[in-house]
Parts: sequence; C-alpha cells; structure tokens
Amino acid sequence: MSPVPFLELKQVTRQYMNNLVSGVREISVDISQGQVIAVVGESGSGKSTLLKLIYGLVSPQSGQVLFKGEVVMGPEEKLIPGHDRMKMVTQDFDLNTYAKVYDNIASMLPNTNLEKKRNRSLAMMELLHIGHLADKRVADLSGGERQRVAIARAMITEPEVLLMDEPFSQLDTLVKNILRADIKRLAQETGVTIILVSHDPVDGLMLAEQLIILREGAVIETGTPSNVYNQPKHPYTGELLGSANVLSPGEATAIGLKAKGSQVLFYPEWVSLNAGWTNRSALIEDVSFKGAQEEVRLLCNGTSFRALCNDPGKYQKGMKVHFTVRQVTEF
Ligand SMILES: Nc1ncnc2c1ncn2[C@@H]1O[C@H](COP(=O)(O)OP(=O)(O)OP(=O)(O)O)[C@@H](O)[C@H]1O
Repeated sequence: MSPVPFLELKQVTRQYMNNLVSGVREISVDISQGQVIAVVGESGSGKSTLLKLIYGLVSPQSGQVLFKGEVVMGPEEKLIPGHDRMKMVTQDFDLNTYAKVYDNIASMLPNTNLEKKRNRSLAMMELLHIGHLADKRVADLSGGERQRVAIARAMITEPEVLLMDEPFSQLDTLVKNILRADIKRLAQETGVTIILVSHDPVDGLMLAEQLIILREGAVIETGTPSNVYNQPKHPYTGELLGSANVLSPGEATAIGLKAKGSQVLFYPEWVSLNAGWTNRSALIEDVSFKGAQEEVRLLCNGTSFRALCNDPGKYQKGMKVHFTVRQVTEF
C-alpha cells in the first residue's frame, strides 16, 4: 500500500460567481511534509483562495482537500474555522497592536505551566530575531518586525503547516532578503511545512523546494524551481518567472532559430552577444541598466527580443551586434 500523502488537493474547485476566472478550478497537487512550497501567480489568479481551501476557511464546491488522509473541514462544519494543526498568517497580521510583543506571542499558550510558557515564548522570539522587541507595543513596530511577530505568534503553537499570504508584500528589498533566509531556516529547524503565496516569482525561486504556478484559477505547472524555470511546460511560466522571450515560429525563423512547435521560448540570459562566430546580427534598440547586468533590446529582421549582458556600459543604442541563442524551449 502506498503511504498517505501529507497534504493532497484532489480536483478542488471553488468559484465565487458563475465566472470561470474567479476562485480556483480543478486543482490537484500533492505537498510533501517539511518543505517550503511557493504558490506564484499574478494578482487574482486564486492564490489566497487556494490557501483558504487548504486551511479550511472556505469549502470546495467539488473535489477534496486531504490532510494526512483526512478531509479538511470547512467553515460550516467547525465552530472556529481553520484546521487545528495549521496556522495562517494573513496580510493584516491579526495582532493586538496595543499589547506588547511578548504578550502577543505568549497569549497563544495556556497558563497550565507558566515557566514553560515563558521559556517557549522567549525561544520563539529568539528564533525570529525579535527578542529585543519583547516589551515594545506592536503599534510601535515596523512592517518587517510585525511580520516576524505574526510568524512567531503562529509558530508558538507548533503547527504542522504554516500558511503565509504574501509575507513579503510590505517589505523593502533588504528586509525581504533577511526574512526569506529566516523563513527557510525556520522550516529546516522546526520541520514545519510552509506554504506561501506571492505575486513575486523571485520569492518562490529563492525560497521554495516546490513551486506551484497558478494562472486564472488553474495550476499550470508544479515542480522544483530549477526544473520549472529551465524546462517550463507553458510559455506563461517563462514569462512570469524570468521575463522570457516568447516568439512565434515566423519570428523565431527570422532571427535564425529552427522552429518546429507553435511557440519558441528563451530567457534573455540564454542570448550571448558578440561571443564566438555567428553570422546573425541585430540592432540594439535600447539598453536598460539593471545593476550588475544590462538588459539589451535587440531587433533582427523585424523581430524584437531581449538579451542580458554582464558587462554594463559595453553596448549602446544604435550599435550592431552578433548574437547566438544558446538554448530554446519549444511548445
Ligand atoms: N469572496 C469572494 N467573492 C467573490 N469573488 C472573490 C472572492 N474572493 C476572491 N474572489 C475572486 O476570485 C479571484 C481570485 O482571488 P484571490 O484573492 O484568490 O486571488 P489572489 O491570486 O490571491 O489575488 P491577489 O494577489 O490580488 O491577492 C479574483 O478574481 C477575486 O476577485
């Protein structure tokens, strides 16, 4: 007999109106224990709905969500909606803003053993680097600090699954990078399964062991970040994750690529400029500075595409360059 999957969605549909692009439809995915899973998709693709279905805040109209083989109960079947072995951190954090950080976290534990309650609360604050904020009121914290308090408050009850809705949406890049690393460490140190949703694909690529790509309420693909990125099964995935060039067969042929399928995809970093012998040349239409790299927009026989260049300053608008495309994916 095969083992029972940790978390399983079987053909789950939840639509809010008789409108095909609201909610999610026929979602089937398996989630393994102890992993970080990122659900990535544009605004309105159904990410929050998917989290709510897993947690039991909304019920599927058809299909099933199974946690360790048992159906997750919906809000109609539970006095306090939400699965007992899961916790969800939403974008509004759900904190008592006038209480101290320590009290927000410790209040989640019973008073049966006060010493244990104190020790566990302090340890959890240390794990999330907020020990020094224990006596501050939540109202006086920054967005990043509040996010950490919300995670600590959820984690103190030792859930098996931590669901996070856009955990980085209100943070600047520096704070975001530190919190990303901390979330990864949290999963490794505690063994909790983390499912987070983000509209920023970089979060998923950097953090997750499994990516789930949602589009218009449907899962279009899932897999490890490197597999999904390097061998996308859908052109949309390449556009979402890496601003891929997606060309029609005619456009591909115009720049010297062989096209057998109906679409040809290649990432800007798969294009090499002036490297090795090639008879293909293109006109540089524009150059955008990106820090360590520059994005170069090229035009060849009427087809426009983008390349990444690792030597900022080397190319200027109006120059002609030779190019090669190292790799393509066809659909
Ligand atoms: N309670 C609701 N009633 C009606 N429509 C809803 C409801 N909740 C979500 N929707 C619709 O379902 C679709 C998916 O919404 P959802 O919030 O799950 O997407 P999302 O990917 O999380 O979006 P965002 O990134 O903007 O938060 C949207 O078109 C949304 O308007």
